[in-house]
Amino acid sequence: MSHHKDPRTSSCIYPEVAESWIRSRNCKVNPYMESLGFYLNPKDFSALMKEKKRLIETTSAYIKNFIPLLTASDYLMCLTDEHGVILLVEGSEKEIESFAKIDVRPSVILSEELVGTTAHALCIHHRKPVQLIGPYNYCIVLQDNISSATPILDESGDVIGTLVVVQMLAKKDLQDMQSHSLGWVISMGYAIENLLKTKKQNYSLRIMNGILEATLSLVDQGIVTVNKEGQINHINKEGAKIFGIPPHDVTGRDFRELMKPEQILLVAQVLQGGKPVQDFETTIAHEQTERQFFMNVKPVLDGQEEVPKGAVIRFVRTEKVDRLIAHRGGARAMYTFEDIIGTSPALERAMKVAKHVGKRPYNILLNGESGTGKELFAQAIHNLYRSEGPFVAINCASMPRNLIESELFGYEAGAFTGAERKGRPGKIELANGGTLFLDEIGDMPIEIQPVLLRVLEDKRVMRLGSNSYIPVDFRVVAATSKNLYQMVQEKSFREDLYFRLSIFKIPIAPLRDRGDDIILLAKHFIEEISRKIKCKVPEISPEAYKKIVEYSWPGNVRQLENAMVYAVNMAQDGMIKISHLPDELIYNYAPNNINKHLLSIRELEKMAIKDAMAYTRNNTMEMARILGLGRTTLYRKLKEYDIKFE
Ligand SMILES: Nc1ncnc2c1ncn2[C@@H]1O[C@H](COP(=O)(O)OP(=O)(O)OP(=O)(O)O)[C@@H](O)[C@H]1O
Repeated sequence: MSHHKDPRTSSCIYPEVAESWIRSRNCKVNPYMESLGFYLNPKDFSALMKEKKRLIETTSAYIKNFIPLLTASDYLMCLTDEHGVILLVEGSEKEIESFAKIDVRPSVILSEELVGTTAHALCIHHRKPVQLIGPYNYCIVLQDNISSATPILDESGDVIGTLVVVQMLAKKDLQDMQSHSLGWVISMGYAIENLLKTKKQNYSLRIMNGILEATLSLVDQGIVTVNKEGQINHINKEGAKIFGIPPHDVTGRDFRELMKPEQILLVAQVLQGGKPVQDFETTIAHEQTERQFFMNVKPVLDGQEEVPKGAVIRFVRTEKVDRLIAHRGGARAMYTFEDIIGTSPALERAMKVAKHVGKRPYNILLNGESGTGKELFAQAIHNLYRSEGPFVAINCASMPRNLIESELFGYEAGAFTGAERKGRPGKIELANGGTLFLDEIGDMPIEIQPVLLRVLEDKRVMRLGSNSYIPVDFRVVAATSKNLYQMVQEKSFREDLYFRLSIFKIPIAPLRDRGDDIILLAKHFIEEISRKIKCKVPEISPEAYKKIVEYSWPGNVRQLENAMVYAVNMAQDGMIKISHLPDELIYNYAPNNINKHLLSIRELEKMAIKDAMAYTRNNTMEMARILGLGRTTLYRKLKEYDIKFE
């Protein structure tokens, strides 16, 4: 080399070594240097140690097992990074000391650019194990050594360090063993690579488990995972709560210890490769009450075999689903007492009682003519007490008699032909946690009244076709325009139900008895309508004002609202005059059909057919059964009333 000959032409030098010598010479490495002392500065070295922490700790822990062997055979073992910086040195004290003399110690940079050809430099360059006998090293100080180096690769195949075993060549008697040292260092390198991989996988798994556990603990549904033998792997917080057990106590226990036979059967079927279970309605006992759940069971598949490795079981409170359905289905109360307009003594008295009783869970009966604001009151009462719960309204007058029962109580799967396959919760179940508004309670069929009474007394409901009870917690606000007490006398309303509902009876006065409320409401509606149709709010002329106040308003607030819609739309030049009012106000007569429940038999029949059609989803056989008609008659009536299927 000192005579600038090309070492590649020599037959006794390996080409890889020859090329490395040329690179070393090009880097102006001094082969005669006495120590290798190119140190990384302490700050950079400490940053490097931090960065390589996992590699250093794993290697150090692993080579600890071989320290006796290293000491006995005078080997020195080094770990370098991918640039040749020494990170770790292990071996007998004597060896460590003698190598330290030529600066082989942590933080020294033994790169090809600085110290020329070495075993680990070649190993980094070629990404493969290398054994180098003394004179092949570029620097003279290393020429007594024999070293074997292996690269340590990460998962992407990049070199992250090298493991080197070095020995003084001087000890001739141990030279034979050197052939083994390469194999030894290679297997150690592999072992360290695998340890790093496993550690990384374990770390990722721990993180994944942590994320999963945290996620499951936030889910407000009970989730239980079981293995294929039926042992519980995991149960989330809600699951443990549902079954009333501490979560850590159940891991490893058989799920059959927790669940009921019907639930066990479903899970067992899924574990044997059966179909997943979707929304199976079931109950779980909790503190002496049976609570309703939808149960779902899904198999855990490994993507290769069809046979499940386990199952995930999910329990969702039906109540939550019902509440969601009720909410999405518009079962919300929009109005509060703030929305009730009026300052008349009659209205103020009603509001005072309603506000007072409304805050408590008592049932309330609202009594007043149609359109006086009974539903408005019911919503305001609901919002006082349980605004977050559902507000479920049912009008007993407009619902076909034979549907009221299933609407109220719900029905079980297969309760009658045409019933939905999975059964359906009734309005009472849907009102759980909120308010059930029974409008026109006087029209509740007498035969259903005792069942309703039982529900109110026992706070539990049994669906049609079922034989188990579902606990329900709701408040009834009933409304009627009829004299219920008189109906009790006439035996068309049950006395016991009447007394149950009428402890707090609130009369809602008709508009004609509410004095100044009439004009307050008229102005309120005029403003609202003008805003809606985007016009200037019109004034009321003194003559029109007089007509509005003096009219007896048989249709109450609803009629007043309609009259104002008419007037605002007719008004010109920002003024409502007499001529802009509806005829019945001008000529002071009660309009026809003021009571929306006074319908002709034909209209009633038409309504019943339409309701049955919607209810049975166009199933004519079922419609005919509900309506008590022959199918031919039903078809004739459909034609006669020109009712089309939806
Ligand atoms: N005091 C009031 N303030 C504001 N709006 C009112 C008032 N009273 C009634 N209304 C309005 O009048 C209309 C009829 O009221 P609501 O439906 O509550 O009466 P109701 O007595 O339940 O009628 P029905 O018995 O016919 O069902 C609604 O649009 C309601 O918002």
